[in-house]
Amino acid sequence: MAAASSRTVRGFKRWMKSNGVECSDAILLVSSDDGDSVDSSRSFSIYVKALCDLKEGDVVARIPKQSCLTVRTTAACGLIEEAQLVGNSGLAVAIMYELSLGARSKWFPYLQILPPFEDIPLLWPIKDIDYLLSGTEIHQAAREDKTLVYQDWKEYIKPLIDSASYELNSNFFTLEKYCAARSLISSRSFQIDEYHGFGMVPLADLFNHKTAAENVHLTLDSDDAEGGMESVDDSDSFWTSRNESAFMEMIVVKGVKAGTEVFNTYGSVGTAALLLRYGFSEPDNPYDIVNVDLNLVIHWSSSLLTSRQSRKRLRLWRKLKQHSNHDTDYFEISHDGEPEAELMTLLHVMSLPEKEFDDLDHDAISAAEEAVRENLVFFPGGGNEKKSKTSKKPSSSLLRQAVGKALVSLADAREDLYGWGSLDDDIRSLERCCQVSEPKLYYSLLLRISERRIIQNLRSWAKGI
Ligand SMILES: C[S@@+](CC[C@H](N)C(=O)[O-])C[C@H]1O[C@@H](n2cnc3c(N)ncnc32)[C@H](O)[C@@H]1O
Repeated sequence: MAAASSRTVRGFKRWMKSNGVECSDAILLVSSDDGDSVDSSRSFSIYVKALCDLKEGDVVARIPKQSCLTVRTTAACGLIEEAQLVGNSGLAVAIMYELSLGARSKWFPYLQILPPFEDIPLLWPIKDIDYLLSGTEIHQAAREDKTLVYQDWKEYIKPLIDSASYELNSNFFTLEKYCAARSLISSRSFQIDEYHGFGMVPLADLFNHKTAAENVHLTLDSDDAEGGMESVDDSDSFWTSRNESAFMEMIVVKGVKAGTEVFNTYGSVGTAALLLRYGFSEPDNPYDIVNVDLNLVIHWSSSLLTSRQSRKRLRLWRKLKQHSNHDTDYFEISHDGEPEAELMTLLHVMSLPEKEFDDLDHDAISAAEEAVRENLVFFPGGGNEKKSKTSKKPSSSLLRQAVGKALVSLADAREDLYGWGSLDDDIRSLERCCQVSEPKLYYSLLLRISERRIIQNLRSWAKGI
């Protein structure tokens, strides 16, 4: 049914014209149709292609803010204000309300090119979250999102449908529809300005993402911003400050060859955040990291120390922490496996023989910490062992070995959280997995593989100490 998607895109283009959305002739909206459906569950996806070479500075779209679906522009604006809905729940009501209006909505042709939902983890059954995301950086966040969104619906949306005064069609405001609206907000909304907040920006939301290699950015139209909006004769001009533009623009920031896809960026985000917010992920993402929870370190320390000793050392480390800007109870492992300096300090404190720990005073530890930060003591790559005043004990090879072993144990413990299969199993499963028919498994495997490779890098890093 390729015709269904073409008709929908044609309808959207007509809508853009009549709503002042300018789309350059140099780009084409391409719909990739899977050909099965003519109903409202959109069976195609859209991407943007360059029809001719695009060069830096070219403007490919100009979008009036009034054409964006926001809590200010929706027909449900009064209701949202009266119910004092803000943020996600306000915008979700705007979307659900416009959907409930059907063809009477100002955004009807726009809403028709949107998918009914984006399959982000928020929409996955808990058993899929627990299985596919187990051990990953977003396992807990996905579980929490589900709980929070349900609470939001009960607290803010259910009272609206229960109240006779709003006369809402309750079928469009169910928990399922609310989650669907939230998934669209998560995957497609943009921050517009202070007045509109964030909202749905037609056309801008048809560009796919490419990590650190985007071609376009969405910006405010700076000329208009300087010119001000005061001459616009509509009620909204009251709300639009002199310095706020009435338009947004898609501007080319990196040239595109004719015939290739034009990408936006959804930010400098790693695989975990891409999957959580947008429902997809990409291989080899340089922004990926893994965190090691403090609880894992405490658990590991119980194999070396009594719980009293462990608490004492933790107390000292916490005191040291007050002087650093590390204020979380987890430690980042970078893409190449390098652990955060704070973790090295903690492992150092935990690994010291009891007598040496007792001998140590604050200054000595602080200096040792500084040495760790400056790659003087523990970091691999010989020749960097300047004899600092505190490095004598910490740099002893026994202590190095102990810290290295601790890192490997932590890597093993972190790895265990993934539950099923080895890294090699995951790689083989990914090779067999179909991105189109099994997207949840496919993108979860990409995430697991990326994180487990970082843990592998941590092991190599530890061995180099
Ligand atoms: C803002 S929309 C982009 C337009 C979208 N392709 C459409 O059909 O409407 C964001 C969604 O597009 C998809 N997407 C964007 N970039 C992608 C990529 N690099 N790989 C796979 N899917 C992507 C994801 O489903 C994401 O939630």
